[in-house]
Amino acid sequence: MTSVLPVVPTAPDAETAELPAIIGGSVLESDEVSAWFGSHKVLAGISLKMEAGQVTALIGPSGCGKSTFLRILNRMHELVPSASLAGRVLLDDDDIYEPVRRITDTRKRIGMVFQKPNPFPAMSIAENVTAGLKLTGTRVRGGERTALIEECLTKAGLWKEVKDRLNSPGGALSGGQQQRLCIARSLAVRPDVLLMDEPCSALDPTSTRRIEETIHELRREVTIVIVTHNMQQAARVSQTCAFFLAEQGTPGVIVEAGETKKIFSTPEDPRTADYVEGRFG
Ligand SMILES: Nc1ncnc2c1ncn2[C@@H]1O[C@H](COP(=O)(O)OP(=O)(O)OP(=O)(O)O)[C@@H](O)[C@H]1O
Repeated sequence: MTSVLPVVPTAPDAETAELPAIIGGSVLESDEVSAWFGSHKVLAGISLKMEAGQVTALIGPSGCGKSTFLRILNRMHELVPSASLAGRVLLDDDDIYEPVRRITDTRKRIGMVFQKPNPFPAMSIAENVTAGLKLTGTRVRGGERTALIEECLTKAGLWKEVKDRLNSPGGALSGGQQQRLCIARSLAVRPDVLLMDEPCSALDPTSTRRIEETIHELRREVTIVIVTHNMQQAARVSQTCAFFLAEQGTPGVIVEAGETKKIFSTPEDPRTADYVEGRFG
């Protein structure tokens, strides 16, 4: 197969742009993960290694279980009363589902950014950044708090736009700015992994481009896993890509995972080629 998806270059090239040499983040690995809602099995045997210093994109048609998988990765799946799962999720080799692990510790280490920006609208921009710290019981005061707010807003690519109005409500920002504020809020607890569930689907192209740049800048310090329906976005921002598929009422599986360049140029499975070339889904 020798198909090449036309890629519109907006974010810097994921492979070649200059990045800091030090790699942070953690390795996140799912081992034979299956998931159910009641008796409905929606994922079967998902094994995937999400490397530190990389962006891993989860792609696939609607309903194949990408969001469910993402929610399993930070223990949000178990919040649904009918939900159950099997398998292991390892964060730097420790199973986040072991009974001794506290859910708040997992959430602190594995942050999530959602499809729709969800800042606290009445809270100030500054308060939004530090809002997650309360949940994790972390205290920062005075100069340390000020420095943290600037650091996280800078990393999220929002500092310059909001530095003169940190006390304005978060709800007064544009959609794209709100999403970057949510990224800053996630970064404030210093996560090892950031999960992003279609973070640009509610945004215009300019805001999308800005978020993609932010993802690119963050990937050396936090492991990023992103669900996207946008093939060009997956090709632009990720180094690894996993193609999920649920065929004819069967649970979602990973058809193929590997280097993004290969998935988009010479995939092993014809179903992957059909999907990345837009022939279905
Ligand atoms: N809370 C829930 N209760 C019952 N079934 C659910 C629930 N959430 C998802 N499902 C089912 O699980 C399957 C996988 O859904 P999921 O949202 O993970 O897929 P997806 O690939 O992320 O889809 P999309 O791309 O449309 O967001 C679907 O059959 C869906 O109907």
